[in-house]
Amino acid sequence: MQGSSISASIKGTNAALLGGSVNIREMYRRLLSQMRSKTGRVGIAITLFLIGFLLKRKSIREPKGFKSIPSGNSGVDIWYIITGRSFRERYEAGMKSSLEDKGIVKMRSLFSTVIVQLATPEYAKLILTRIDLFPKSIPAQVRPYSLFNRFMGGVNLVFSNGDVWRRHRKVANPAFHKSWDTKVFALMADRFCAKVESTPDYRTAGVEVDDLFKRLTLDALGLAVFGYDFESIADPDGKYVVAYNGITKGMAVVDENTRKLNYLNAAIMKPQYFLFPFLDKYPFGSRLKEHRQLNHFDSLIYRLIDERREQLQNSNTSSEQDDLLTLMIKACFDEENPGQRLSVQELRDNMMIFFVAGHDTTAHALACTLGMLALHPEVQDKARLEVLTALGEISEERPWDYQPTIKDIQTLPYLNCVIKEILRLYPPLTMLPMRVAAKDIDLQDGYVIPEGTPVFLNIYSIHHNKRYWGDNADSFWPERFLQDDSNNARFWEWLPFSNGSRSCIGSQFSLIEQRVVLSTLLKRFEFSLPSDSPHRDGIKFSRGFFEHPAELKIIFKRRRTA
Ligand code: HEM
Repeated sequence: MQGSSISASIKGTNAALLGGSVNIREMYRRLLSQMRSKTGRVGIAITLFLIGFLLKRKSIREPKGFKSIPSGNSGVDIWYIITGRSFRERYEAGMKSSLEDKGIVKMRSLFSTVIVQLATPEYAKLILTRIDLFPKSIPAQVRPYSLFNRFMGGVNLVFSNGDVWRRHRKVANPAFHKSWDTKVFALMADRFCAKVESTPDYRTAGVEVDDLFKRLTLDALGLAVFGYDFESIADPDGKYVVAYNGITKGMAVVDENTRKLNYLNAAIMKPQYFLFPFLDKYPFGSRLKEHRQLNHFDSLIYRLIDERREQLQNSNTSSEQDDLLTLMIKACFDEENPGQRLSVQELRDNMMIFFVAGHDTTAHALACTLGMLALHPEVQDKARLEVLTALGEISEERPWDYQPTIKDIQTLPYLNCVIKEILRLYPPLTMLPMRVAAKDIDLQDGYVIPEGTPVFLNIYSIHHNKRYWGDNADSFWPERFLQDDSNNARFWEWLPFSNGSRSCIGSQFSLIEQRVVLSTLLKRFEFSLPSDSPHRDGIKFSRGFFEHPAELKIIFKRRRTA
């Protein structure tokens, strides 16, 4: 391994990004202040849209079959993006009818770029099996200086194609293709319960669970995948959580009078910087602070890598049980297979992507599940009865803090249906990351997607289409999964983890984690919503990097004493 520290090797990168002449500040200070107001943003967006439209009008190549793709309501969609409405609102207003009816829609984004969205099981199969026709778009290749792209990184396991992707996946695979020990998840569930019970008024006013679940899943990911205890449940000011939230967390504040939620966008999701990406090139004021927050978060990630590298240098052991971080560091300095090496930047970018994908998604699912169990006491009771039978409270007396094993959680079919139903109704990724048509693609049903067109698979739409899920597609009804006769039923209809070779590497990790945590919570508590909860007629979402249940407070009632 090389001697110098990784942090040192990246020294200066961020300074270069944030440096440069700032003489143009005055020129766009006014523009920026206009964009802080909703009206200013809308005016500027309309102007840009029209300019883009006029410039592109002549250059749009429209093969036969492209025109017949139905158009969604792009105007409303753009308006909703600018005014910060949620994905679900945008979906209902802008694209739902075409997607549910035809499974395809054409939307114009700002600057008039045409995007195609697809949403049938057949299209899902095509996109996810023909990855040569629909390679992923790599965001950082376009604007490496934008806060969003700096955060997501250049090339990593999620954002790569072909041989590069295979190289990354080969490094990560051994860390995930093993049987997970439930002990880590049970430990986190214990910490979660202790935190709930140490929260004042947890039995009356309730506990905000989304943030707590993010801490739980981060700690589980840290211990199981990075071999590091972030201890973020115990420490409310944990440095990793604070730095991560500073960049990715959307806020929702309950209005004391109306009990409605007011939303604030996360730093990396602010629409003005998608409208005018160049503003990220020379950030100042509050934006400069946000870039610095990302620098700080980066430095924490590099410190984690450096510490492990030092440990490895001192021990020099090799083990079949190497965790992901160790595997990636070893791949970074692999002298024997230079062609398979990860660069230092790729190592950082993978750490970042695992950090995000490995905890925020599962936290979203757990928070939605608790919210829906609180809203549906009959489902909660049924799931609890199954858990108590499987984990021994009913059939045999087991200690209060008995920790479920892999064998225990395999005997929870109904809880499994609850988890699947939540992932159907509220998939943490509503649309898969963007693909690009590698050539003119004839969909064989009268539609053609021109080469270079951005393409999205809209999972949310497939999951909510009555054609595949019946008239109660929008209802919470876990029993629907009991009726499926095999695991392969609904292979291309239920896609929270995607499918095919680019499907989620952490799906088993997440499902086991969810089963252990939920069974522990069901065993120890009954859950309900406060009477003035804004979620009483369905879950509302905040606007972070992932949309999370906003200000979701749950009242916990302890079932029995130790
Ligand atoms: C409820 C939890 C989760 C959901 C809903 C979810 C969803 C997804 C989806 C839809 C994809 C496909 C993305 C695409 O097509 O571009 C994906 C890929 C991925 N996920 Fe997850 N994920 C979850 C948990 C996890 C966990 C726990 C980890 C890691 C510990 C993880 C790591 C990844 C990685 C690295 C990829 C890229 C795989 C590749 O392209 O080879 N995910 N995930």
